[in-house]
Amino acid sequence: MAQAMIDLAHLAKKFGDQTVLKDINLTVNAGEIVGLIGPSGAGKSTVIKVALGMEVANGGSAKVFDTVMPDRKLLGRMGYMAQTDALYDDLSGEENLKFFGVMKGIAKAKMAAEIAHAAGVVDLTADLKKRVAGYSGGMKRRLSLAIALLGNPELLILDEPTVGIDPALRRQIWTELGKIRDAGRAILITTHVMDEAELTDRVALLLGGKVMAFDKPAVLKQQYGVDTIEDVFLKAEGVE
Ligand SMILES: Nc1ncnc2c1ncn2[C@@H]1O[C@H](COP(=O)(O)OP(=O)(O)OP(=O)(O)O)[C@@H](O)[C@H]1O
Repeated sequence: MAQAMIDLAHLAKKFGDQTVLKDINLTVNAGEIVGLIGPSGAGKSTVIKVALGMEVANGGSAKVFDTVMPDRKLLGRMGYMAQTDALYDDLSGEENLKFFGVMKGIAKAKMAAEIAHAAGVVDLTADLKKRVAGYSGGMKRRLSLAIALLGNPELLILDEPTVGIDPALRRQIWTELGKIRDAGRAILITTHVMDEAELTDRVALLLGGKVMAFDKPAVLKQQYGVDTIEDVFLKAEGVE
């Protein structure tokens, strides 16, 4: 049996009167990339925040590494990239990486190599000495992703990591995500880019507070009788 890094069962979440998640069942196993797609406002970020223990569920259970969340001790084993960048504008890119590297407990002797690798993946090596205040939106996304990659976490949770990133670099990032998967680590990723959903091992379609469909992209396309994940999405939404 594959080892479940994330196991969400019958998860429910309300904000006031608004029920955002009704019954979410989702697993992410070691050695796989799981994509989470759904219309804007469907609750993708909420699923992630409940999994991380940043929001408390109203029902069901969220386990990460077989442990009920929230559990702060586990955070060091995960790399999280939020939808909004949480960076220190007055520091340089390198100083931000160093700060978060120390927070993650990366040993001093390994720090420079870790920073160099993460910066290389997101093509920020030449800009590391610049203050983040002068970064473009895409550069900030790239720096946030580099921070999530620091320390080779067993589990990466990435909320729209490639927004504002151009196609060549996006491809480079996906190559790196593939390597991480092949090394037996796990990735949960949300995206609006349907081409990216095609690159995942399994894709979950979030609609009406539930996971409407969850399978390999090829299987979903066959089930819905369409050629692309975009068409699966449109058909499930009832647009077609
Ligand atoms: N802290 C909060 N308080 C109140 N409502 C919230 C809160 N967080 C999210 N919501 C609401 O929950 C719903 C789902 O939001 P969420 O950000 O999870 O959606 P999403 O699928 O990630 O959207 P997008 O693709 O646009 O990022 C939205 O209607 C949003 O307004």
